[in-house]
Order: sequence, then structure tokens, then C-alpha cells
Amino acid sequence: MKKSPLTVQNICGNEKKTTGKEALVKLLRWHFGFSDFRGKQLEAIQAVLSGRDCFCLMPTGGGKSMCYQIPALAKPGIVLVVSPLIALMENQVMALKEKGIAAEFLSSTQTSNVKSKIHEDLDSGKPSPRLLYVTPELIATPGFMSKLTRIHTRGFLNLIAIDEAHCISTWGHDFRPSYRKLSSLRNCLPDVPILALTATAVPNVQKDVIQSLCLQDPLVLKSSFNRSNIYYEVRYKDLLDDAYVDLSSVLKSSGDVCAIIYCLERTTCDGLSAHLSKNGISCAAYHAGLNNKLRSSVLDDWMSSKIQVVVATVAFGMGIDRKDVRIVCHFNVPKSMEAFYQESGRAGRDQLPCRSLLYYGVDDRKKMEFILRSSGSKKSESSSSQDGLSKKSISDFNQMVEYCEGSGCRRKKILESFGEQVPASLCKKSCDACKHPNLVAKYLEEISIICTSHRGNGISRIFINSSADVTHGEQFSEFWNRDDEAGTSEEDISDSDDGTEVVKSLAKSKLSRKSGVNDKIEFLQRAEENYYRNKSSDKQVNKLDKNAISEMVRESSKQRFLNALKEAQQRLGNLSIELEASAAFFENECYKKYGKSGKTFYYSQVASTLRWIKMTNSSELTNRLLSSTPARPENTMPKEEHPEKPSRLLEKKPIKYTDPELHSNVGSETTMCISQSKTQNASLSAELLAIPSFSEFVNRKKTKDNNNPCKSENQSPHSSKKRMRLQ
Ligand SMILES: Nc1ncnc2c1ncn2[C@@H]1O[C@H](COP(=O)(O)OP(=O)(O)OP(=O)(O)O)[C@@H](O)[C@H]1O
Ligand SMILES: [Mg+2]
Repeated sequence: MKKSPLTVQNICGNEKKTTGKEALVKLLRWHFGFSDFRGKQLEAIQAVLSGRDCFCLMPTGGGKSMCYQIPALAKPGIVLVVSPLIALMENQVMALKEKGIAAEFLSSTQTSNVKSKIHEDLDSGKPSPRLLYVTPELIATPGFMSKLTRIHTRGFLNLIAIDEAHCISTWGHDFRPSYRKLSSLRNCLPDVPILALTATAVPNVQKDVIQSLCLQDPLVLKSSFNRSNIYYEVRYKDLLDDAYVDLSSVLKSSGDVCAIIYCLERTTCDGLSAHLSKNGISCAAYHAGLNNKLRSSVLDDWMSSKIQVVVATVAFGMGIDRKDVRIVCHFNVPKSMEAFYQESGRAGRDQLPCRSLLYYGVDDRKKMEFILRSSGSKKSESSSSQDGLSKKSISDFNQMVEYCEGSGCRRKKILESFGEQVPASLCKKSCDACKHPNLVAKYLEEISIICTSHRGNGISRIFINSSADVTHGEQFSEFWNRDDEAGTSEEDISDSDDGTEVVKSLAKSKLSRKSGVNDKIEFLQRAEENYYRNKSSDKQVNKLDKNAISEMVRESSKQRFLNALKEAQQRLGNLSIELEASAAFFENECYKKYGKSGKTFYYSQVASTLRWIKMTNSSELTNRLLSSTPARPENTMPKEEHPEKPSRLLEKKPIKYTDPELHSNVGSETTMCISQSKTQNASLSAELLAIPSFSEFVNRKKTKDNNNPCKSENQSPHSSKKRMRLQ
């Protein structure tokens, strides 16, 4: 229901009282129905109403818009709002109009008829909009700047609000060159207060924003970045049989909840959206490849709950405000912690519990690294200062990798990346690493095996596959910074810019064939697209690939076994074993078991065997090496698979030792002299303990540590580190 406008003058009749809390709360209740201000809203509002500049850092969903919407209602005149996305402006203006608040926006998407009506109104003796939303590009045009100056001279311009102000900083994660031109606002309109708002600014970005906008003695308001109602979780694609199926069942089991799924590429959006729809989930794709009409209709349908799930590229980002988003899923790893924070911040804006789910894949990581490096070389070609930026984007991305691959509280990692030091207890088990530490430690162990094997591979697989023909790819990612924006024309700006930029940059490199570097980049971009297109186009091959354990992975596992055995040898003192052959033996055991199950099973076997080696005692280890695995006909096993028979794994000289640990395991006091006789092997193998599963391992370990605290303190640094991770 629309309400008639209420100004502070109506309430108080007295200009002096208009910035008092009581009057402002009345405005808030009347127009927005909220009982009180949140966080630092009131301080920001009072500062700007008193004519002071203000820099306001509030978390995503914290209510920054209110900091300029209330001032717009408190005084006659106009609040100018600079916003980076047309979709965002449209959205806010529509919501304000529904509340009976006069608001307009100016953008290239409007018809000239609509635009000229707004301009006429602005030129009139009494302009009607209380809030006028514009793009930074429009501000940069001389015509519009003189219009603003005229409005100001007539005493109608109360405040300039720069929303998503981090876009002004080249160090910000979503830099927009057009934002830099906003510095002219202070020169042309020196006495109009400026309010800069952002949710994502590390300290040097904050400084940059304040300097670039020439804020004078601003009131700096900072709130914690913590989004306590978001539960953070990472799922590992490499450990899942099918991430599509997994996501689909997560969504189904969560009920018909509202969700945003972010993907790197448009083709993934389309494919995933089709998959989810087939599984009965109400969803649609949203990306820059769709025309404006279709995009608006998807946004409208989603905002009005006609559809619950949007599968989108980052074109669907900053400022999107549907209150009841319960799940934000990143189906590909984002490029930086700031981007991740912004996007996951779309969840739970009603302050109710919600979930951030990130699907992390080692291939995705490699792909992002590749793109960041390629875009870095492209940039450094034009300007050496860009080189620093490309290094920065890689180090920004590394924070995201650490978020996924590192152990410890995810919330703490997010907050620390913004320079906020917090105790781990702050999380209150609201991330997977705090809630299920053992499980997450297990996943991380398995992932580290996969990562090692990828590292062993040297340069990205993309390069290996890049000899394929050049594709005229339609598969674009939309995460690029917007620093390639071509001109200052307002026409350049829309929320589809991301996609346009990629098209432009590809086109550019096509044109400048003379440049060797450009050629290379173009080739690599295409090769990369080709690689991923091929990868997703052939489902059959894909399925086979998914379960294949490459020689490289096997080699890397052997290497890990070798390292673990070396450590065990040091830890256990007098253990004489053939290291290389034993490593091959353990790897082969895992590989044979994998034959029966999937790739995940292999990784999990390798991980649990490694854990076992790291914690086991001499006798268990020796017995394991002496044991024959159940006989397998010689001809079914390729020779190179099992180069060493178990009997050759122990060094030739007999070792005499007494191990008290063995007593508890085999139930009798044993002083044993190992020989390699087959008979003896057979009798020993009957007494062998199986390599424990992960939960058995943890429980056994807990019991051991409880029984013998001194011993656990004396363990090697490596095992103590692991113990910390498991607890
Ligand atoms: N004082 C308040 N009490 C209750 N709800 C509020 C209050 N202020 C704002 N909100 C609501 O909080 C939600 C988030 O507000 P808003 O869109 O302004 O967040 P934001 O800080 O701009 O976030 P982002 O950085 O993600 O754009 C909105 O739905 C808004 O209506
Ligand atoms: Mg906002």
C-alpha cells in the first residue's frame, strides 16, 4: 500500500529537531515499517544531515541503502545516488515507488521519452524525485554535471551517495574506471556532503576511496564484516561422483527455498539450470548472454518468488536484495574473498539462518589461475602498473584457495582477509570446519593428494589440451574486472557489461594479431574454452574420465607413501624397510581396492593408509609389509603395477626387536625375528589388523591419547599438527 510522504518537518515542524533520533525513527517506521535503526545507520544519517562527509563500511545486507534513503525523506530536495548496476537501480527505484517514495533513475536502457520527462522534471522549479539514481558514466558527461550544478544552485541537491564505493579503487575487487571520475563531484559541488558506502573494503581500499572522493574530515563508520547468520561450507567436487546431482539433492532436501547459484561461465549456468529444472527445482539462468528483456523477466520472477532458484554469473551480484535467500552456492570457486563475500552476502538479508555453499574443484582452481595469469599478461602488455594488479589478483585468489584447501575456521578466514582479528570461538560451530572438524580434515587430506598430483603435472592441463583447433567459443566467463571499459559513454554501462567486456577483449586480441603476446593470449583463451567445452560436451567420456586414476596420480600417491614411510622410519628408530618398494606396495593395495569402487574410494584409501602409517608402530608396519594381499592370479595384474613382492619389502638382514605395542595388538608377548619365509608370512597375516577406516582411526587415536597423554606429547611435529586438526 502506498503511503503519503511524511517529512520530518511534518513531524516536528522544527528544523532543529529534524536530525534527532525520534524524528528519524518515525520516518523509518512510517515509510519502511522497521522499528529501529540497525548498527551504525543512525550515526551515518545524522552525520550527512548535518552536512558532514561520511565513509560507511557495513556488512552485506547491513542496511546501507537506508543511510541515504532516510536523509532523502528528512529534507526537501534531492539525494543523488551513484550506483554501478542498472538492475540494482531499477530494483531500488521500483521498491521505493511501491512505498510511495518519489524516486527515479537515469540510464541508457530507458527510452528517450522517459529520459526527457525526468530531465524536464529536474529542470523544473520544484523537482519531484527525492532520490535520483545514476550511473558513474552519466556523472562523467559534461552535460549532466552542469545540470547537477544548476540543481545545486537552486538549492535542491542535499546529498551525494556513492553506493558500492569500493568500485572506485583499483585495489578494490570490482574496480570501475568510471568510478574514478567521481572525484570531479567534489570540485564541481564542493559544499554537498558525500556519503561513500561499501561492504567490501580492506584498509588500503578504504583509504583509496576516501582520497579519491576527496572526502573532507569524514565520519568513518566501520562495522564488523561478520555475517553471523550464514553457515559456511565447502564441498569438494573431486570427492563427489557428480556435483550436479549433489547440488540438486542439497536443494531438494532444503525444501523449496530461495537460492542463488553462481557459476563462472554462461554455459554452466544454462546446463546446471536445465539439470535442476529436470529435477523439479523451479529455476532459471541469468547471465549477460541473455537479452535485457529476458534478464529483467528472470530477475522479476525471482524477486516476486515465481521462481526460487537463479543460476547466474556474477552479472547477478552487488546489491541484489531479496530478503529470504536461504542458500547462496558458488558452483565454481570465486576469484577473490571480496567477490565471495559480496556474493555469499546475498543470503539471509532478513537476518535468519542461511547457508553459503562452495563447490571447490582442483580443475576449477587451475582454470581460474590460468585466466588470472592470462589476463595479467594482457594487462601488463599495456601498462607496467597493471602488473602489480595481476599479482594482486593472484594473491587475492590464493586467499580463496586457502579458504577451501586450508584447515581451520572458515568464518575466521573470511574476517581475517578483511583485516579483522577474531577468536575462533566467534564462529560458534557455524562453518563446516568448526562443526565437523574430523570430516573436513579427512576431505582436506584427500584433496591434498589430488592437489599434489596436479602440481606434479606442471603447467595446467589446459595447455596440454591446447593443441586442439581454435574454437569460436561462445563460452564466456564474466568475472573479469571492468578495467577494460572502453569509453565513458553511458551506453557502455549496464549489468551486461561483464559479458560485453569479454567479447570486446577477444575481439581486440583478434584485431591486434601483430602482437605476439596478444596472439598467445587469444590462443590460450580459445584453447582453454575448447578444453572445457570438450570436457562438458561428451558426457560418456566424461564419466569414464571421472573414474580414471591416472599414472600421474598413482605416482604422486607413491611419493606420499614414500614420505610417510621415511617419517615413520625416523619416528620408529630401528625400522629397516625398503622404502621405495614399500611405498609402491601400499599404493598398489589402494589401487587394487579402487578397482572395485570409484576414484573417491582410491583417494580415501590412500588417505587412510597414510594416516595409518603415520600413527602405527613398528610391528604393525612390518607385519603389514610381510603380509600377502589375497592372491591375485599373476596374469591379471600388470607387471609394473606391483613391482615388489611383500617378502622383498623388508631389508634382507633379520631384525630383532621387541615392541610393547605389539603385545596389546596380538595378545601375547612376542620377541620376533623377521624372516621372509612364506609360512611365517601366512601365519602373521592371519593376525594382521586391517588398516582402520577414518572414524575407527579417530576413535582409536582418542583412546590412545587419553590412555597415554605423555606419549602423545612426544610425537613428531607432523603428527601433532595432524592431531590439532582432527580435534
Ligand atoms: N533498520 C532496519 N531494520 C530492519 N531491516 C532493515 C533495516 N535497514 C535495512 N533493512 C533491510 O535490510 C535489507 C538489506 O538492506 P540493504 O539492501 O540496504 O543492504 P546493504 O547494506 O546495501 O547490502 P549490500 O552491501 O549487500 O548491498 C533490506 O531488505 C532492508 O530493507
Ligand atoms: Mg546495497
